[in-house]
Amino acid sequence: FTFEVALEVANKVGGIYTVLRSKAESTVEELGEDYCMVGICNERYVAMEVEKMEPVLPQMKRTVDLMREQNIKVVTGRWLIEGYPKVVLFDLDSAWDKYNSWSWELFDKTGIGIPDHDNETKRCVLFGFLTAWFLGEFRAQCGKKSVIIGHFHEWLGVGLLMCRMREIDISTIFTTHATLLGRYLCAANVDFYNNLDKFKVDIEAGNRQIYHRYCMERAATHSAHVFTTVSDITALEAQHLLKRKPDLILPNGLSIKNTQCMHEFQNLHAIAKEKIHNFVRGHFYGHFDLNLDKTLYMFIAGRYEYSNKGADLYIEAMSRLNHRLKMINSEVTVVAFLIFPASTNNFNVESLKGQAVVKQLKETVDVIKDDIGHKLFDLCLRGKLPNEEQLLDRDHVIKLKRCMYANQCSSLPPIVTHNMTDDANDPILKQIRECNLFNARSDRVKLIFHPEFLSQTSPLISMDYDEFVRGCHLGVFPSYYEPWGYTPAECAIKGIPSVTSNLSGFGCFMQSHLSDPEAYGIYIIDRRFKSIKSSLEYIYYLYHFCRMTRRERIIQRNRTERLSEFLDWSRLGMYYTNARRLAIDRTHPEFLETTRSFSPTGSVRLPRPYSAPSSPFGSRIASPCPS
Ligand SMILES: O=c1ccn([C@@H]2O[C@H](COP(=O)(O)OP(=O)(O)O[C@H]3O[C@H](CO)[C@@H](O)[C@H](O)[C@H]3O)[C@@H](O)[C@H]2O)c(=O)[nH]1
Repeated sequence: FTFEVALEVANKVGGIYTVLRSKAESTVEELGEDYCMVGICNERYVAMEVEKMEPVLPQMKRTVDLMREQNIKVVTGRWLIEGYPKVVLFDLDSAWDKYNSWSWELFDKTGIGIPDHDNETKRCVLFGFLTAWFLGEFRAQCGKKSVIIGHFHEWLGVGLLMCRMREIDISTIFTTHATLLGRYLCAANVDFYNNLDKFKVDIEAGNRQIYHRYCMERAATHSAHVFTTVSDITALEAQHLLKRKPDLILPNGLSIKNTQCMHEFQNLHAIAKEKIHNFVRGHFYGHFDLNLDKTLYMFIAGRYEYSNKGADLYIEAMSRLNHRLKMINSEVTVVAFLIFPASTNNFNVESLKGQAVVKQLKETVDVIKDDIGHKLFDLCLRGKLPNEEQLLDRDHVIKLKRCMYANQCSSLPPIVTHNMTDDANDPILKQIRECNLFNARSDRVKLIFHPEFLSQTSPLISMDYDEFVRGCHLGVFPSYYEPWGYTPAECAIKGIPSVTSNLSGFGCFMQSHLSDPEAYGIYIIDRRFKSIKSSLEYIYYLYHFCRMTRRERIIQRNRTERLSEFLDWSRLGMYYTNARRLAIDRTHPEFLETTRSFSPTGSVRLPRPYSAPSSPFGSRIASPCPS
């Protein structure tokens, strides 16, 4: 039996939710009814995403009943996603009365005390003890014959720790998706990668008042039979900060089946791009001098971690790109989006007004167009060829003028679409001011900061994130701290090229698996061994991208989309299979006797695509002087 344990089962918090959700189908295909996910009961999602039903397996039924007898609310059923996996979800609120004895047991067995003010960690303790209780009981119900695997994803791994402290016969795997201390240190702008081996971890954790959390994470790391993480770069970090080298790397995949549209993706790009055009027409009202046929959409998106996600490098590069495009009098306009949820007080009036004014103009033109069509038909029917006045009468002209006057705007098009709570101190807005990028007519790069995740119901960009990505030309993610980074991967499976960095797990993965990532539309910035100034050389790639013809971009998209299968769980799921096999190998070697020789997943390397130009495009852009 395999139990995958995480707070994000049927509970959307962040990236781990995407991992579990997209992986479910391939895992169920492999493990069938022996696979079950364990999480917490968040009513908001459970009501929509979980079909409640009683367990069929007698051991499971007895286990759940025993917990319910002790007043623990346990929801069992199936998660309504591809694969339809079994889930067991605990309501943490029903376990608070046991908190004191559990936190005492934790302290007694591990020496880790939980401060009273840290409610988040207290909830993790509850979840960990409920999981250990559940797995212990299930083990007892199963008898000696079965092998049980507990695969724990992050949040401090209390469940795993308690399974080991109570000596429950479970083969344990711990997967960390980032280290706690790593996130804290990077957010504090320290020179992280150059000092990885020098940090005094206990002191650093203590200074940040997360010592107890750090101890729990480190204890779980060392207690696990198999310790894994999502990328090489996080493996290195874990080795230094958690003091254990991961046994295996489990890269994150995506479910391609739902997103892949075979030859349709080029058409879908055109349809989604038209929707972005509509937004842009409204946003630049009164200043609409862009040639939409020569407009490129670039974007950066993610949780709002200004320097970790590389927003600083993105804005600086856009400012330099603007300068270069102006120098050559380029006809290309780049609209560069920044999508980071920040604290706001709703949409700003100018942005809403722009959309409304353009909508009004469009409706007026549509009415006049119909009117003219009727007149034209009528006159031609009578054998007369109409002149201009007969078609466009005074009434039409007045209506059009009224709309056009409303379309005037003296201020420059807004940079930010919402009213920011702290406009003056927002790091993105501060840097945009410093770079003097104000969406002036002469600017060839226009910036739009959308401080909220995209949603189909928004009055501004009425698209969900997936559709928006499809409509863009290039994703730019120059991250500094990124254990994996789903955003460039999500671009790739839609055929959208992207920029990533060698400090992101995805970037490193691509570097080691593709002979020529650029040919596949993955540009990897060196942020690890180069200074910021040198890293900014990726501006040459952006510049080159702006000079590509439409045909070249279409060919590029075809090549990028070929990476889809490479990122699918049907391929990457084998890394998880290997982790399970290694866990069994270490705890119940007799169980795997037929396949004793455990071999880690062999590395596959994709050659250059045949359609890639023979003169290496990478060497051109990497060199500042044309050779
Ligand atoms: O408008 C938007 C913009 C983004 N997204 C999503 O936001 C997610 C952001 O992904 P990522 O940057 O990978 O997520 P994090 O929350 O930072 O997740 C952590 O965990 C992930 C899973 O291991 C790793 O990929 C990350 O590097 C790590 O920081 C993506 O899936 C996007 O689809 C939206 O849903 N709506």
